[in-house]
Amino acid sequence: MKVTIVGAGNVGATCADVISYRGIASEVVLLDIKEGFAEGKAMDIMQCATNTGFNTKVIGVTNDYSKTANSDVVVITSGIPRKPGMTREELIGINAGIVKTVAENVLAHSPNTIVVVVSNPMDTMTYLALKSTGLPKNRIIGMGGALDSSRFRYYLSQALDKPSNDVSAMVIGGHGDTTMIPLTRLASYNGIPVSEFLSQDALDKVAASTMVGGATLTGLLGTSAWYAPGASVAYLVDSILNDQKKMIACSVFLEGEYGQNDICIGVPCIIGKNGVEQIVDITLNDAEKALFAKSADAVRNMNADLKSVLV
Ligand SMILES: NC(=O)C1=CN([C@@H]2O[C@H](COP(=O)(O)OP(=O)(O)OC[C@H]3O[C@@H](n4cnc5c(N)ncnc54)[C@H](O)[C@@H]3O)[C@@H](O)[C@H]2O)C=CC1
Ligand SMILES: O=C([O-])CC(=O)C(=O)O
Repeated sequence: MKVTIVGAGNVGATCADVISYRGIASEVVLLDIKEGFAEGKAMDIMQCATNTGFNTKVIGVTNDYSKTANSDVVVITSGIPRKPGMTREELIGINAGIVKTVAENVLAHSPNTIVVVVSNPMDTMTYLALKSTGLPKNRIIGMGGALDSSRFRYYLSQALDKPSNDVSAMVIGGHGDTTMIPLTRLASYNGIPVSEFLSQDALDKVAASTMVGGATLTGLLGTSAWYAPGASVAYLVDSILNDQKKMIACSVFLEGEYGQNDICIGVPCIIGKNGVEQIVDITLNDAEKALFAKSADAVRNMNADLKSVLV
């Protein structure tokens, strides 16, 4: 199975590293616009093979899309990341043009591929990729919810002082500092509601930390995070390539689900070899419904800024 990752920067290269280390794909092509950069990242990753014991072939190319031909999955991480103090939404001006061009280039060489969009503002970039390419909605998946959910599980595990893998929890809604919806009511510690162990005040703090999880790391690192983002993309790609049918919160095109239309936003999805195989339309309570509607309004406002790119 072949995966192309466009953008060999922090997130793209980490994703290639995790995919190869875990043997998720047989071939990974890293593509970047910066001369020699993807080649260097690929060579560095390949030089791990004997010590970590993987057989995936990783190659790097400078803007040569012919090498990406017939990819089963293409991941788009090209574009600029935010700096401390910025929101993801502020990246739209530069990233929209990059994502649109990249999506067109990859599809010219891999017309049957499934596209995973990572560049921010991710929900709007996913919508842009869908509208500009006309791909069926099951083949365009925005990655954000997998990451936000893993951060939610991390913060819950910290509050519980128990391992993250014993915690089950999901974040839906937009992938933005104010649009994420950590579903605290449904979070559990080994099947037991977390409210059995944590006060409402503690749960509110966990939700608030989750929502600004990316901003917190950006403040600490000077640029946005890459280890958990790269691993989250690899987790999603694994479910596609190996037809695992995992339920993962992804930004997908809604046609009536959650009361929304003509928008890409995070909802639980079954992810398998056909990409988005099912949107899981769970019953939210009134407060969660109101949060989802508000989140969708904010994402839709952002999408309105695409008018000049989508002509
Ligand atoms: N959806 C999510 O959960 C997450 C999204 N992100 C987003 O992912 C994007 C990438 O982040 P990083 O890897 O940290 O940035 P980075 O700056 O380390 O890497 C971006 C790479 O894209 C390349 N690039 C730019 N234009 C290109 C083009 N036209 N074709 C090919 N390559 C091109 C650059 O040369 C650079 O190497 C950012 O927009 C960031 O906000 C980051 C983390 C999580
Ligand atoms: O925070 C950012 O800008 C990058 C991102 O989307 C994340 O790490 O969640």
